[in-house]
Amino acid sequence: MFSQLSVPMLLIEDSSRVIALNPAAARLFKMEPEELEGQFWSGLDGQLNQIIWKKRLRELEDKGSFVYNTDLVTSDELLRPVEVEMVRTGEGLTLIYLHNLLAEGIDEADLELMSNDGNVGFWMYNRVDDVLYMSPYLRELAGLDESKSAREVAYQLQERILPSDWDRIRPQVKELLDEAGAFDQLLHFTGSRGTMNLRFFAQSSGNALHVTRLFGMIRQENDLIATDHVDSISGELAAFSIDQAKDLIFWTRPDGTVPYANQAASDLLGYTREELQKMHAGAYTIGFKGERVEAWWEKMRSERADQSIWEVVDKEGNHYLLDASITYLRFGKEEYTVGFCRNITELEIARRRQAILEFTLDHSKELILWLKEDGTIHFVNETFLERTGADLSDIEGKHISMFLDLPDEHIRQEAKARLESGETLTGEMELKLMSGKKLAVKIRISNLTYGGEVYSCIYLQDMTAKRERDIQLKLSAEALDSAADCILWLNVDLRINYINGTLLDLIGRKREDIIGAKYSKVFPQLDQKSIFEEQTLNIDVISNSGEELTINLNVSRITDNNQSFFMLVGRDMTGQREREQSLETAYEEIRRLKDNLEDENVTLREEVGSGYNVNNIITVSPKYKKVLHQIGQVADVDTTVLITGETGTGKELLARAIHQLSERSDQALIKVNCAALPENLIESELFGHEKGAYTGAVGRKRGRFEMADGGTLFLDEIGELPLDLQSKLLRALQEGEFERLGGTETLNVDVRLVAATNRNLQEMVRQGSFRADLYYRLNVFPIENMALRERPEDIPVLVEHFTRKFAKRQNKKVTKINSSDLAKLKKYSFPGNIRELENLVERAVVLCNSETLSIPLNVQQEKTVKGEAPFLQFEEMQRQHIINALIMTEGRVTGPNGAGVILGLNDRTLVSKMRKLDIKKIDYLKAYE
Ligand SMILES: Nc1ncnc2c1ncn2[C@@H]1O[C@H](COP(=O)(O)OP(=O)(O)OP(=O)(O)O)[C@@H](O)[C@H]1O
Repeated sequence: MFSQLSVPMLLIEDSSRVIALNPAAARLFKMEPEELEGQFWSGLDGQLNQIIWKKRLRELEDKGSFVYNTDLVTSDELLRPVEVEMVRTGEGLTLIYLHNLLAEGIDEADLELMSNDGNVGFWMYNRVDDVLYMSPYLRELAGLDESKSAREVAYQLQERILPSDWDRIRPQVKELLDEAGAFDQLLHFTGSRGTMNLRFFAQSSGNALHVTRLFGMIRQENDLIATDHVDSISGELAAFSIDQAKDLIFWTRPDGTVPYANQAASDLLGYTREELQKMHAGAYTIGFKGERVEAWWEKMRSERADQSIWEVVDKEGNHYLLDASITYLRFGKEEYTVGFCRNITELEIARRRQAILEFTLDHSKELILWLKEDGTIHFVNETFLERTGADLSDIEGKHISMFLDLPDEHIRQEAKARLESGETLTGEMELKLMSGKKLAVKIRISNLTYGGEVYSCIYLQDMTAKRERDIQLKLSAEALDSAADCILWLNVDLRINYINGTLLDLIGRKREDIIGAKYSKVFPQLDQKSIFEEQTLNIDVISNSGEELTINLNVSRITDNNQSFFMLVGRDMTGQREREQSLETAYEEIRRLKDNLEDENVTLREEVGSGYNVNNIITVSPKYKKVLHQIGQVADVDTTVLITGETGTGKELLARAIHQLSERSDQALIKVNCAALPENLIESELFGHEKGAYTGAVGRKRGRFEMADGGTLFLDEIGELPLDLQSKLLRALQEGEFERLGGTETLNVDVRLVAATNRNLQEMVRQGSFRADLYYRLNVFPIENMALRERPEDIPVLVEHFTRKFAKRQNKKVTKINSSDLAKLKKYSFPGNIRELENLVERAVVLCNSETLSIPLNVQQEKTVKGEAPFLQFEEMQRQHIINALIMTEGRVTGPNGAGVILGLNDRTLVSKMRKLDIKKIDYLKAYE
């Protein structure tokens, strides 16, 4: 029984002498059973001696059994790694079971699995037993018989390997047998599948004394090489090329260490092979760290092979890209991956550079094409395809004449010669598009010789935009030349860069004579300092006709493209200066008066001089001065003026001032409130009507246009004019003629028009409720009137002005104004502007019983001052304000006790506003019910 068991077993005495053993045990020691019997275990166990045995024995007696690993000394003096299990049997005897670890190191099933892995074969040589394992793939490849001994196999292999390869690997194999290590080599191998390149890996491991086993793998390197080819390659050459193989080879373990890396790996990474063996792969492989290593191993275990690109960094910090084909291997419990890596850094860089280049070409705004010497198209960029509408297939092999008309032969020859001498040719041409249309292009051609061939590279630049720009520039230049304003443009060195026709006419010079000249040569009266410092300056010139003119110029410094210019724009202002002068004096006077206002209860002064009361426009605000300045400028030029601004800002007042300052002041100013007139009456109001023109037209009536003949027509609230009347008005304005309603006679009038509105006409034009042509006709000289909240410094003077006006009207004596009330007024936003302030003062004067006037704000106004009420949109504020007034009048709209009176609006205006703002009875009735 004992002798038939396949498990090697020995029975020993306490002295460790072998008293019995089975044949399996004898085979393990490579001895005859008789030879072993009588020997001492302490001599057979390579790690034991008599003293240690004594200790073991005591331990064994205590525990009854134990297991340990050791090496057995075999008959040929080799050490065999084994697992020893000792069991105490009683009567001073010990039974020993032995497990041959070498035999268990390989798992045939795993080998099978690995061999399925395409072109990888595995082998293992158990040196102690002289047994060679080969995976089926390898056996099949080599056409070798499994039953052969290692030596026989080696002989057979020798015959199949190129002699020079054999000579090279033999010493390396020997070395591996002497000392544990590894190598890999490329071999030329002729086997069942013809001749092929094989990569041959070997690694050895052993115990303290010697190498016990060798193992490794072979991997097919590339496609089969036809035998006759190989024959023609000399062995030496093959050996050389294998030595020069550039692949990097790494073996890695699951813990990330690299037990083996080849010379190419060491060369690239700059670490010695010994250094590499001590390093973790993550030390030079980007991203190969921590969880990623584990995940990667998981993947390798399940997929067994991988082809991927890795980035590594060498000792110096240089980065490389490796294209790795990696295989998973398992030897018993040991796992490895083997990676064959090709350095593709340069390839990759070239690929990326190429991609960038292609991207740049394709995204270039220019159309690019390359021609071969015979004029056929070699390459075009994306832009070319897009712009011409061509498809690559349309173009392939086509001649350039498909897109460009070639010049005459002799010009072509000349161009060819110039290109050959390295010149770049430029010009303008027309590119024929696929649609049949033509595109104006600027062309640039140069030659390039590449790979022995000459190519012409053509860049085409679309000129359409440039041509359009040129036309625009020409038009703007013409517009500038005929502008009413004088325009002068100086470079930073104060030389004349541009001067427009208007100014040239005034000074009677020719443009070509003065462009580029120093300004002082042409305008000696302009001094340099004022150009640099002043925003506006006047120059006096003597006109062609000998007249003395004053030109008022606005100076602005313009920087464009890092170049600075001075732009001087202005008009002949002769005659206007005096008017401005008088305004200036008035303004100064007002300022002086303002300074005199007292802190405490403000004392009212005696009626002030005329300066305070320029056309009843009261202001001390420097900002408002600009508006007045504009009035002064435009008053007697007779142009149409459009005054915009919120309600109650004094637009009508400005209109009247324009009329009074104009040469028409002794004629009538006729006002039409477009909002107040019912729609069906406006036309007859404006243009008049003949008797019987419509029901109710009992007699002939002159229209306001007619009435304003020779004077000024003021169209207030022009934004409310119905659309059909807008066109009639436009005609009257443009042609100066119209017919009365129901009349046939065409009337001509000389009318200066001033219009006003609190609506945003531009927005109305956009929405289609105001005619664009009328808007442009009216907007010749726009004046934007300021809201009172933008000039609170005017509040005290206005309060004073209105107090005086109403006190006089109501026959009251008011000498002072409560200053804290005044302070509050200054903080209030006055959505109704001056009209609201005027009403407030009027009310205050009515209620005033002493010489000091209190001007309290109402609750809503107070809330706004304290910031408690939200700042209302203008229309909403108007709505609220009207509702408040209606609440105060208990719902009465018209008549002497109606809201119109409190609001300072005539009844019709109020009713139309209420309609517009959708104010219904319900909005104000509730409050007083
Ligand atoms: N600067 C000012 N000095 C004195 N009074 C002024 C001033 N501005 C406006 N007012 C007075 O304020 C009131 C409103 O002015 P005006 O009617 O001119 O305003 P508006 O802008 O035309 O108003 P709306 O848009 O409602 O027609 C008038 O009584 C006017 O005399």
